[in-house]
Amino acid sequence: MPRLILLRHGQSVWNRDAIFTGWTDVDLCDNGIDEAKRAAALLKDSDIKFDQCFASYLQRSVHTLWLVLDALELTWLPVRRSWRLNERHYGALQGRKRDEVMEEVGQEQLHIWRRSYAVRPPELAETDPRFPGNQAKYARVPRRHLPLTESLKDTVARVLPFWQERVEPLLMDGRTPLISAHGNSLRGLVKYLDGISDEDIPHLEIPTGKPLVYELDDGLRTIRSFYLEDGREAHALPKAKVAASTA
Ligand SMILES: O=C(O)[C@H](O)COP(=O)(O)O
Repeated sequence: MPRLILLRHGQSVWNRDAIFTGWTDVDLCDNGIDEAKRAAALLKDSDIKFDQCFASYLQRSVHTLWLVLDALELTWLPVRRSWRLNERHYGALQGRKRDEVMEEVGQEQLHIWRRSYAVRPPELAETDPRFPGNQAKYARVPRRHLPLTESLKDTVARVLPFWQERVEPLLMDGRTPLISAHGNSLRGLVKYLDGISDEDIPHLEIPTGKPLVYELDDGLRTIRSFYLEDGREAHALPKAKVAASTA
């Protein structure tokens, strides 16, 4: 049976400080390092043996993966990186404190920017250093793909080609990938894998540092998905908890 593991990076310094991050390349905080090590311990105890790894271009995803591979003595495994796994681009909100933005625009608008499916946060100017087109790391990515801002819908549209071109063939070949990525790029993938509607997706949160396992049928449709830690399904988080989430 095809299986895969999704892992949101451990808590970053800006997750901790409630600052909009997106494609800003912020590293893990101490708690995030501990979360990655706990994720590694859960993977070590599990019977699911992954044999191919993916990360985004952002160091919080790469470092989480390295901590896992190190703890499992699997540093020899191939790791492929894709900008398509990057966090949703948060446009002009990147680098701004969440509570300051809330004071300016109110809780409702903040929630729309954070969790609506199709609404984009305000976009950057192309001259802004936060635009990935001005950063060396994205020099080989065609400029038309580089965002000035993104909705979750935009994020899904750029994550799915990665899934179809790079992950599905591996799964069909009997491999078990681990994908280390981000809250919103993984929400997009889970939306696709679990067939979650545009109306329900705002209620889904993916916690930092918790391995999420998918078991698929031969047509790569989801049979079940669960967190290794407690067996909870990916989309079973109570709504009250979602509203209170600050990660
Ligand atoms: O990019 C960010 O700021 C975080 O990774 C996710 O933020 P969110 O929970 O506001 O989508």
